[in-house]
Amino acid sequence: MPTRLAIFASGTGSNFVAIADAIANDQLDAQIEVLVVDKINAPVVQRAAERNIPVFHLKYKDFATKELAEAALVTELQKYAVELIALAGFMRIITGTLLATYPNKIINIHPSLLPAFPGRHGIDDALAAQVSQTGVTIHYVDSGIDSGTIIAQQAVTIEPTDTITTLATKIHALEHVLYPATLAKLISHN
Ligand SMILES: Nc1nc2c(c(=O)[nH]1)N[C@@H](CN(C=O)c1ccc(C(=O)N[C@@H](CCC(=O)O)C(=O)O)cc1)CN2
Ligand SMILES: NCC(=O)N[C@@H]1O[C@H](COP(=O)([O-])[O-])[C@@H](O)[C@H]1O
Repeated sequence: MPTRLAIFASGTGSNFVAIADAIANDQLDAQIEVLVVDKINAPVVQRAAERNIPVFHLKYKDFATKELAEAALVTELQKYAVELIALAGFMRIITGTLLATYPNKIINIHPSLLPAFPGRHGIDDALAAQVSQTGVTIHYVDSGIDSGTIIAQQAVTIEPTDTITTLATKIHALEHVLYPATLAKLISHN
């Protein structure tokens, strides 16, 4: 049976599309049961609509705390019997409520070679630091920020001529290969 996947996103959705395409091409034995977003106007919502994938808008401002918001989210995820959660540009900190419900079942993709350049601006920070290489990390999500056990990493070279645009293009191209491939390995091992 395909693994029942939830994708969490806040933005463009190119990693969501890469995962959906890998599933459609029989490269990933999973099914995206639901897309969770914190912004209903995020472009990723349209990517899901084009694929008839249900969208759940987690309205954090409707809840007194993140934990209460996540408790409502757990109820929704359980309706879909979600088995694995993949964060794909989800710009909210996950709290203990979700971590306790899905232990070692929440993974994240980050656009740097962690532990270097954690946080929300990994690509910009690597370019500004004038390092010779950066890359992509896929890791388990824990209570820290970008501190969870690393599952996969791959480097890209930063050329002297690179701009934020050219570097981001290289990073995203790598993400779109590494995330589906890493998910496929995780799923095949479980
Ligand atoms: N518990 C964890 N949650 C998340 C992780 C993680 O490793 N552990 N990875 C992040 C992704 N991320 C960057 O790496 C990140 C995302 C968001 C924030 C942040 O400060 N978010 C604010 C709200 C921002 C907003 O309102 O738009 C917040 O949640 O208070 C930091 C790092 C995903 N979550
Ligand atoms: N801190 C986490 C972080 O920066 N994640 C990054 O957000 C982007 C989402 O792009 P997408 O919406 O096109 O998939 C990706 O580059 C991902 O690595």
